[in-house]
Amino acid sequence: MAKNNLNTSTTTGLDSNRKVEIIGIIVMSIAILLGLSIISYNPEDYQYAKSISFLDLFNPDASSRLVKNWLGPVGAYLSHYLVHSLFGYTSIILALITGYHGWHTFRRRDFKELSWLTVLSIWGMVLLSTFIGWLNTNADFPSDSIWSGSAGIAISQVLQNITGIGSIFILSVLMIVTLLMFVDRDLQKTIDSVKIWMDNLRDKMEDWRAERQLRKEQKAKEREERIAAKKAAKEEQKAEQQAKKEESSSSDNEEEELQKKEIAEPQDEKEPVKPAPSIDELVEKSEAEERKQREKEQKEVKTLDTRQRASLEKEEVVDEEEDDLEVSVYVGKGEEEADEKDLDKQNREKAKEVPVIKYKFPKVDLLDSPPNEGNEVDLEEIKENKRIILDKLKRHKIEIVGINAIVGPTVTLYELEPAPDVKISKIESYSNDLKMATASKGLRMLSPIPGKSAVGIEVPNSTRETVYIKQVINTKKFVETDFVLPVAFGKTIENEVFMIDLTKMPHLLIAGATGSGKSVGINTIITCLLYKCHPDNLKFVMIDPKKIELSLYRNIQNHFLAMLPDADEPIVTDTTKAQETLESLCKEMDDRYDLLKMAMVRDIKSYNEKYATGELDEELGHRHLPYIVVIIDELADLMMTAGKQIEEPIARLAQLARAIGIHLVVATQRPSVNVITGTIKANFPARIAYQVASKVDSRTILDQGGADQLIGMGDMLFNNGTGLVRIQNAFVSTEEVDEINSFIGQQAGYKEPFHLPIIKEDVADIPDPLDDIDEYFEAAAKLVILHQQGSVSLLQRKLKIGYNRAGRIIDQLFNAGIVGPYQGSTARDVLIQDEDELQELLDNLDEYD
Ligand SMILES: Nc1ncnc2c1ncn2[C@@H]1O[C@H](COP(=O)(O)OP(=O)(O)OP(=O)(O)O)[C@@H](O)[C@H]1O
Repeated sequence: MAKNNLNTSTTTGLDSNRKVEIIGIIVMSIAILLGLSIISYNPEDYQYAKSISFLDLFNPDASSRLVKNWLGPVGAYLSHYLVHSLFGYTSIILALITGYHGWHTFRRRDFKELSWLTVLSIWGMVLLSTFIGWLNTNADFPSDSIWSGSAGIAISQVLQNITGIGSIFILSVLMIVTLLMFVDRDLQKTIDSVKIWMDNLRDKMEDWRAERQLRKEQKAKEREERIAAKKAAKEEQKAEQQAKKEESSSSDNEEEELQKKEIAEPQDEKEPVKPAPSIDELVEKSEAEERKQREKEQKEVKTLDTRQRASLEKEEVVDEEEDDLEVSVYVGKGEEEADEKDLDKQNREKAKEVPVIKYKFPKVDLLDSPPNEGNEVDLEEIKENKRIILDKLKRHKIEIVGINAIVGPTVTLYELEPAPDVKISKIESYSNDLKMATASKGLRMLSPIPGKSAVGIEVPNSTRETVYIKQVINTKKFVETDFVLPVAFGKTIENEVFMIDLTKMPHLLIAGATGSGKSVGINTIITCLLYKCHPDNLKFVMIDPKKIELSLYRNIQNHFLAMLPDADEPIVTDTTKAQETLESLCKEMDDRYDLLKMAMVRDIKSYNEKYATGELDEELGHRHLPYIVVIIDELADLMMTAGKQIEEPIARLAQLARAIGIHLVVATQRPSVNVITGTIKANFPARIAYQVASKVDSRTILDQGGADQLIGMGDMLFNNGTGLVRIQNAFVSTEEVDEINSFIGQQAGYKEPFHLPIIKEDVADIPDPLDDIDEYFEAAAKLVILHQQGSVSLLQRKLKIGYNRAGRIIDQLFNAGIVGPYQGSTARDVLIQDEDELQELLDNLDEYD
């Protein structure tokens, strides 16, 4: 068996990719010939071609010489049928579409897109030839029928016989519709694009006009100021001369004081040189940073809370009867939209900065635009809810002195200001009563609203607004962010885009009942990251025991996925493999900490910056470290089958992986204590809850109730220890995810997915050393003997292979006794002196086998 494996390097033959490329070239050649025969069509050629006998082929004076078609008699036949008998010169479309098929085959692209284009092109060809046929028979334009072909004329005549003069109207409409479908394929999109373009133009004009006006005003102001300054200067000159004498005496005193102060101030001490930090120090530091970050965020939340009102547009004060309380209705202004092309442009520049692979970021227009009609504020509904709430409370003798309504995409928040003597907890005890009275699915109480002496009641809107992913991605906030791993979940009740940096969380725990919107939420997270991160900087590990949710991402395996080298599937679906993958991630984490320690830096960002400047030696194993986001969709399935073996690596990663760029996103539909254990919970400060079945479930995930009152379909609560935020999750459809994946997947990408390290506990666990041996094994052995150096980077450079594969080969060389054991930052010893000794060793191994 070992022999077989060793011999694989010598086997030759075309691999399937080459075959596909050859087929592509052949199809493109056929298309070119077809095109040439159509372009050089000559009506007389067919007669000459028909009269050619077999012997004429050998006769230099035969009539075949009279054929003018560039492809000779074959071209004459082809072009006669295509141009004369079928669709005239429009048949050139056939050649073009054949050529495009060839190009697609050659580039190994997905054919799904093409089938639509093919049908549309053939339809366009028939339509165009019919249209020309109509013009030819009715207006003698063009004068020659070969522009439409006999088929085009025949179809146009049939149409005329049926619909008379209406036929030209029908043909014209069909032509316009087909053309629009060609250009955009979506009429609404075309109209929207034109509208956006017009709006932009108008905005720009207005900006320009306003700027010009401003400049004019500024100039006038400056002129006035200059005149005033001149006058003032003259007066000052006079005053100065008088004041000079007094100033000189007082300035002497000041100087003396200053000198005294300088003497009293301590001198700066020189900073001592710091030693290299240990792993514990690194972890401690990153935890301290995390604490600081959280405190900062806490402060931000408070300031945000005081700012909220200012950013809300006052919609209307609802008129009431005289003795009744007025309700002020507020609607958030919404986030400032970015220009459609801003993100694409920014991404094009970003892609150019990473020349390792040619990569195009997904374009914004792959995402669906929201329908034009905005969410109308239903004042009647607000008035009715206000009446019910106030009536109910009045009956329980609770006096309210002020009420505001803030209308969000899913719910409206009623802020109630109770009279000074009313206990807030008293209002909370009537929440069930209010829920029944308003007949709402879920009613959430905030008592009090954080930072305010008011009680909040969130009542679901009778018509909710879907927040489309484009509405969060195509905003200035998202486009201009400098977050490393930005995730814009959706919109808050104030209509603001809620965005976090995953590196700061640093992990996410998600729970929600089935159908509450978790999968859409996970797709939102991945989509945001795909729109902002280059595949060189980000890899996903996807663990999906349910087997369907993440399967769409298979397409982007050579760009964005990380997996075990021996895994059959890029998406992990099996519990044993999931466990191995998590352990391998722990090893990657340890390796990364070693690299950080060697490089004397504190985190992955500084490490990659140092690596980019060339300060870190690849010989010592240094490499660019991409961020790794581990997605686990359904933790319950894993915990039920593997329990502790899954919990331990998750907890270890969650505790330590922050500084080295590994972040976990773990979701479950069963937020029970045996799935979300104390250990897991303690290490996931950032948590998301979608709708759950009970208050107990809500407490398990959020440490408080509230998630049981959510209303599903992406209605969620976010908590990272700074208080709850209610968000309407942005909706990304499966079709959008599919399109983004196909867009990325059809690009060439890397040769293989990013490989995670193989875990080997000790040598005794290692299977047969020559089992599943790498095809470069022998070449690698010769290289290390020649250089007398067992280093991974040597193999990487000389064999042009990735880090993980080179590491695997070095392990195999160790197992075969060719190189010595791992020695940290120095290369392994080589135990074989020359090639003869190597050959002997390999022969022995074969015999042993
Ligand atoms: N943000 C959203 N906006 C609008 N509708 C949504 C949103 N999220 C989810 N939905 C709707 O809810 C349905 C269920 O969502 P999803 O599949 O994400 O639920 P889930 O929690 O993952 O369920 P399961 O655990 O059974 O897979 C979706 O098909 C969609 O129609």
